[in-house]
Amino acid sequence: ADKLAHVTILATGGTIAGSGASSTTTVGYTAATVGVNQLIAAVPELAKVADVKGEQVFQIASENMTNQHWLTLAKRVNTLLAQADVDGIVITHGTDTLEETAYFLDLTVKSKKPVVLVGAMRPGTALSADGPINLYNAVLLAASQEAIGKGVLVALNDQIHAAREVTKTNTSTPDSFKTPELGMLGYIQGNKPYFYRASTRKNTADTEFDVSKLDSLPQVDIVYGYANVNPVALNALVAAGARGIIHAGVGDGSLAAPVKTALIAARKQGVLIVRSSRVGQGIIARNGEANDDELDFVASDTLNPQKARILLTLALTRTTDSKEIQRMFYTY
Ligand SMILES: NC(=O)CC[C@H](N)C(=O)O
Repeated sequence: ADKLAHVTILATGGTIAGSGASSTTTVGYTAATVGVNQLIAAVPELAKVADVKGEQVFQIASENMTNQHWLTLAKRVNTLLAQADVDGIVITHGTDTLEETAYFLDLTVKSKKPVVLVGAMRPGTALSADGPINLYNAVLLAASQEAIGKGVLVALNDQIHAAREVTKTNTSTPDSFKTPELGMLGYIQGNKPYFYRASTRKNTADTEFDVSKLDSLPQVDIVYGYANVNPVALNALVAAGARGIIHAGVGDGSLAAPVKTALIAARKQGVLIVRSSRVGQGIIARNGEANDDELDFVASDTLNPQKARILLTLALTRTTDSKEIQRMFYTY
């Protein structure tokens, strides 16, 4: 038989490591209670597809994920993937910010080896818990030749998604993770990954971002658009020292007049402004709903606000030139 691939599972918490009061508890359980060795022990089938090692990196619910956690995680992933005896990595993660961590790693991991993020929508104690099969599929994917060079992947519910494009679409059902507009990459079925497409955007070893020497990241925040909006939150974030603002605008990233005035003032103070949308699908066109050339704003292309926040954060570690940053939004 072929030698098994070496896969390290980095556990960070979430529902996949959660437990509830009874087998029918699917909401109101406690996330991040079960350790990595117990997660691995619960799926003896893992030993058939990879030589698995576990590491407990954090034990948190993913709503508590921070830039600091991301720096720690990215550095650990890069250290492990530089080792000849690590072929791939699986990261178990809460689902609430899983797409954000995936995209952060997609931009900062310096390796073509597979990195797969996985979570669960039901705690391990629930009837039809989805964690064990999701973990099995993720390890199988991370151990596969097919996953090499595909960028950071997200695997839940027998499906494979690209980090840049996947999003959580449902608060509680196991089919929550989707890539609605650009399409998922493939399936895992019958102990095999099947890929049908790949993201065309640069990732991992092909990006210009390097966090290896960074101990902190620039502050970037999001302001939400809605009818009757006022600029109070935006102004408070700028006053608190935000170096970048993502505007999660209504529709095609349009700007309500009082917010537009405040964004222009923030830009004049040096704050980078990215126009994104709360809609969740479609392109935010440069010079569409606002004249970005004139205002010196950046358009988010198809990135949702939480992913635009990650790209702007990393962009600000390289440059404050808005044209350079716009180029990055069309590259990654
Ligand atoms: N399904 C989940 O993983 C959600 C649990 C928790 N809120 C988290 O994101 O970690």
